[in-house]
Amino acid sequence: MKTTGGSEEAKRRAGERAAELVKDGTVVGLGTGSTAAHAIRALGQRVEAGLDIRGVPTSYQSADLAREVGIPLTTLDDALPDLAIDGADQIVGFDLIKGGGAAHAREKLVDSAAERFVVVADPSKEVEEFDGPVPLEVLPSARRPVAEALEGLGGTPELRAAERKDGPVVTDNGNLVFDCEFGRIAEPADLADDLASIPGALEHGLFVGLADTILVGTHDRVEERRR
Ligand SMILES: O=C(CO)[C@H](O)[C@H](O)COP(=O)(O)O
Repeated sequence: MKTTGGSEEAKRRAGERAAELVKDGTVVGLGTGSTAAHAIRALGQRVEAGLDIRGVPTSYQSADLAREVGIPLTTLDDALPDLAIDGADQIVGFDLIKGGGAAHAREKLVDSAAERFVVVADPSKEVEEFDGPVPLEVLPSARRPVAEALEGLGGTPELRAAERKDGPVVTDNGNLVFDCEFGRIAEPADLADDLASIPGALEHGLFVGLADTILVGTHDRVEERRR
């Protein structure tokens, strides 16, 4: 499984704490990445012990893991999540950059549809100001105009290359991914609006105003912030 660094122990603590928040008879958004995977495994153990939930996966990764640990799956067509649990690449306050696993389009759909969105992370994800690249899922035929639009916004887009395949990453939805450097992002909400208006850029990885709770695992505890 791809991991974006940080302490695995801290991620496990955060994931397990998030799994404790899930109530019987509810629908849970299942995020993507190594930290969300800890939550999914912990939920699997609770299901084995009798917890009745259904999961809405955000990727092949989370769907496969949920099946493996015995969590019944559903879709947004059938039910909206009571709670979604997902990781992040950078966190500023309650805003996030996501998409390190190229799953941010479905993650944003599921996380924003949830009644409550809980972010799980290790301390390396918390930063003063966003300075990481912003991932964008892009229609394959829109690669050039989207790159030009991103440059027009002052960004430096780079097509994400696949690690174990020649050529670019292709998302679960059959699209491409740009990672776009903007340097320090002082006004994420303004940039999010600009990115959302680019034709052919299907979804960007800035999650502004969506998270309700941030759980940051450390070496010996979990720090919780609620909005
Ligand atoms: O946004 C994501 C996938 O698209 C992940 O949630 C994000 O990359 C964090 O991953 P990890 O928990 O492995 O550090």
